[in-house]
Amino acid sequence: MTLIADVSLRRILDSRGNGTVEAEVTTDSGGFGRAAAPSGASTGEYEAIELEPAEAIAKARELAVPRLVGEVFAGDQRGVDQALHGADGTDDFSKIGANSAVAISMAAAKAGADTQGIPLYQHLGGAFRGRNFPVPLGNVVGGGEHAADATHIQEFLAAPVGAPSVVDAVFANAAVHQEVHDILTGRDIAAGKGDEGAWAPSVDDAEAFEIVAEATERVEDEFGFEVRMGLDVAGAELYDADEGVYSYGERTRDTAAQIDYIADLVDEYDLVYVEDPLDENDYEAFADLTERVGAETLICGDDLFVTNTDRLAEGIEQGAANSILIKPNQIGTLTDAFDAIELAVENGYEPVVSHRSGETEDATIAHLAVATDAPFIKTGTVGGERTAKLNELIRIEDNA
Ligand SMILES: O=C(O)[C@@H](CO)OP(=O)(O)O
Ligand SMILES: [Mg+2]
Repeated sequence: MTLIADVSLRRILDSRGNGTVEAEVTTDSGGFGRAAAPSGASTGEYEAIELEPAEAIAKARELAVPRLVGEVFAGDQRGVDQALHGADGTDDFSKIGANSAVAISMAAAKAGADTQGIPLYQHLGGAFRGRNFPVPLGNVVGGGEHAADATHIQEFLAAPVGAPSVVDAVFANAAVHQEVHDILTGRDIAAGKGDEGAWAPSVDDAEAFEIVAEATERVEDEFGFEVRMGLDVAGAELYDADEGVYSYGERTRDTAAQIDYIADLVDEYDLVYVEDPLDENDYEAFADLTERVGAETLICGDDLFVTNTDRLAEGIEQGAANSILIKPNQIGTLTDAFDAIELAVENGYEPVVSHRSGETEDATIAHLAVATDAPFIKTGTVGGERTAKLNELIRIEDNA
């Protein structure tokens, strides 16, 4: 094994034009890895802490780099991530920043793969991984925190569950995105794009359902395989804790009505995936909804679980959700993300690997999804920072 010889950090641009942290790890034998931290807009209350990039970099240089250089083997991912936790000393990375931590963790993994001359997914997942591929969930219409004056539900997702290959699935999602635009144009509705490249028309949620349902049906007919629909409701952003209601503009729903509403949507639109339908503090409501529709669809916890094994364990205990969103930057290291996936799988929860609304060209999550055999990956549909991951999946499938 080869020791980490150097760690360098710099501030680069993310897709929203904000600064983020990029890390480079070099090993004694000349192995190299580079990775960058993404950033959320609809962040969960319990996520690890992202610091201002300059501060995160300064703190990581002072506290973490000396614990890594000449000390830890690049291929020893648990060793790297333990060093990051040791350097930080808090349980939410508030000292060195989860943005520095995750960039270093992912760059070290890439350097570890490079020293062995193997793809990252194989380094992370082992020799037997790389045969199964995740279904990409593609954001085609959206609003919420990702676009002003658009839908209340944050993401309407295309889910090409019947696709025979990743490349077919990726192109099906792009086709749904284009069909949505055609339908909008046909209805004389102008639309820009939100932070993740989804169309952000000024329509109500009911019309968005109609449009996306029509677009997925057209693509199903054209491509000849099943394309379903999913949602990220981002319920915590709609929830008003003082009033105890979910606000959809003028219209509000209390928790019981919200559960009924989501259960009806699952039936009406045959939803294959529903993320964060309820508030991030309401395990009980998640459990009620899972009891009602969990046999038909995935109820996924994003802000609910924040890739955190303690929060997931609580969910398992209560029967809340049957799926967990995995975002390495919510928890700070690849080790923590892997532990969350393992706990999920042991307990029958499906792991769904995900991008953030603020992204870079970094494609680590494509490898993470293949390495862990995740059934789904949520990583957008169009836009360079989204296609970076989608095209990487195509390359992995092609053994390129
Ligand atoms: O809510 C989400 O799932 C994500 C990504 O789609 O958004 P953000 O990165 O803004 O939290
Ligand atoms: Mg979400």
